[in-house]
Amino acid sequence: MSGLRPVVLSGPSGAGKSTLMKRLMKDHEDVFGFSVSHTTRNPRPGEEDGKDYHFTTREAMEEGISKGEFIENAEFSGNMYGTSKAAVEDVLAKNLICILDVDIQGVKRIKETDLNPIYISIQPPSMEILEKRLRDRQTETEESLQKRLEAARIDMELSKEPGVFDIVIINDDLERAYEELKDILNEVSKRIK
Ligand SMILES: Nc1nc2c(ncn2[C@@H]2O[C@H](COP(=O)(O)OP(=O)(O)O)[C@@H](O)[C@H]2O)c(=O)[nH]1
Ligand SMILES: Nc1ncnc2c1ncn2[C@@H]1O[C@H](COP(=O)(O)OP(=O)(O)O)[C@@H](O)[C@H]1O
Repeated sequence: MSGLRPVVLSGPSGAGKSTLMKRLMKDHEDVFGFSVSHTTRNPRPGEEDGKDYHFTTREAMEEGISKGEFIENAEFSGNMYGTSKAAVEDVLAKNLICILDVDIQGVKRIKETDLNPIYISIQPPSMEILEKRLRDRQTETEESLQKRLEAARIDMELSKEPGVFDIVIINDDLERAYEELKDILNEVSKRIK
């Protein structure tokens, strides 16, 4: 096992986790590796199976869970999501810092494991801006958008509980939020230039 501490990125859908994480991975591909989760939701245009997610069925995922192949799993907006043990082990085997993108349920489940990551919450400046970003992203139906906004309200409340996150980053200006994320990770790893 690698001694590098993993990083959990969480926060409401539409807060900017993927945008920040993809940029970080592009700029520092020799430092970070993404834990590719499983999900039963449909791929979006441009998403690659095995890279963005392992797209799967509920039956296959339930079977994997029952075999103990998952560190954690959760139901979000009508779909299953989960982190397999293999997803994390693949990254650690390459001696990279493992980045996990999970919802607040995943955060709570991971806290029960011995993964010992640093927990970072990415938050939008406001609900109004979050809704605008989700609408502009054009990935959701009105129904899935409303489910995400409802989950976001719950996420924003739970994230305020003391001790849940080590750091909270407000993603207002993307450049500033990215610099803040890099500064924090720099303290964890001296490998980011
Ligand atoms: N618990 C858990 N949540 C996950 C996992 N992978 C993704 N998520 C979360 O599922 C939610 C929905 O993700 P997604 O469908 O990609 O939508 P998006 O966040 O709007 O881009 C987000 O809050 C993710 O952080 C996982 O493996 N476990
Ligand atoms: N700081 C920002 N300012 C404006 N738009 C942003 C910002 N950060 C992200 N976005 C946009 O908001 C949308 C949601 O971001 P995304 O990274 O998909 O969020 P998440 O992965 O948390 O669901 C995307 O269309 C993205 O381009």
